Amino acid sequence: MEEKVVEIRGLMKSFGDLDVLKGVDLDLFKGENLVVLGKSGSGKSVLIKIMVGLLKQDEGTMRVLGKEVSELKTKALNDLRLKIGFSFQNSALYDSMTVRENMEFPLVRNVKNLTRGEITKKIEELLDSVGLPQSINQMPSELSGGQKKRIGVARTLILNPEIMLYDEPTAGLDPITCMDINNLINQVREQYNTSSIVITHDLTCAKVTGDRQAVLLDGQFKSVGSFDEVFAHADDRRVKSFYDYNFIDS
Ligand SMILES: Nc1ncnc2c1ncn2[C@@H]1O[C@H](COP(=O)(O)OP(=O)(O)OP(=O)(O)O)[C@@H](O)[C@H]1O
Repeated sequence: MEEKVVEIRGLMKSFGDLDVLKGVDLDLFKGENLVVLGKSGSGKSVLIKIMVGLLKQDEGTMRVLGKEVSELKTKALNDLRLKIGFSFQNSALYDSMTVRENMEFPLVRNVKNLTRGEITKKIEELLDSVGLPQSINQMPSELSGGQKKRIGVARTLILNPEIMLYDEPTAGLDPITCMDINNLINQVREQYNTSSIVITHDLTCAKVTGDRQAVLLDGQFKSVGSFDEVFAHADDRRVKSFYDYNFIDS
């Protein structure tokens, strides 16, 4: 049987009267890219926050790399978080630091006993693999949006995460740069053997990167499968509207 790196069962989360997650079931298999789609406010971020222990579910289970997240104590939770690479929407580089310093930051903070030479080698390797070896001494302000995203991904990879979370990786980029980032997401999986969740509103990104698509509707994943399974024969009007109207539906 395929190994599951994330196993979510019957997950529920409400804020006061607002029921956001109403019995979520979802698996992330080792080595797969799973795309999560859902309109604004559907609960995608809440789900990710429960996955990394920033929020606790009301009911149900969230097992990540074999551990129930809500039961982990601080040290175990920190260890788990180091295995999850989070690539933020706005790439989250520190503007006052060079690319090298930005990349060193997570390493110096989390991995002791590395020599300067080892740190430099690792940074160079990763910049090479995201296609930006020449940018090591540049400031973020000198980089394009697409380049910043690439550096953000490289920085996330520096701690060898087992799971990558991409939050709207192509938001705000032109179509060609979007394709570049989509290809990078696929390349990262091949090269670093990661399992990934890609949260996106961009259906091209969903199609190109996703082995499976999962659509969050009314607090549950009602539609999970390949792109064609989910969209070509979508019976649910709301799933179909994602495709037809690019999410402009209420
Ligand atoms: N800490 C909180 N307290 C109260 N309500 C919250 C909290 N966190 C999220 N919510 C609510 O839960 C709902 C889901 O929010 P969430 O951020 O998960 O949406 P999303 O699907 O990620 O949206 P987007 O695509 O816009 O990022 C929203 O109605 C939001 O207001």
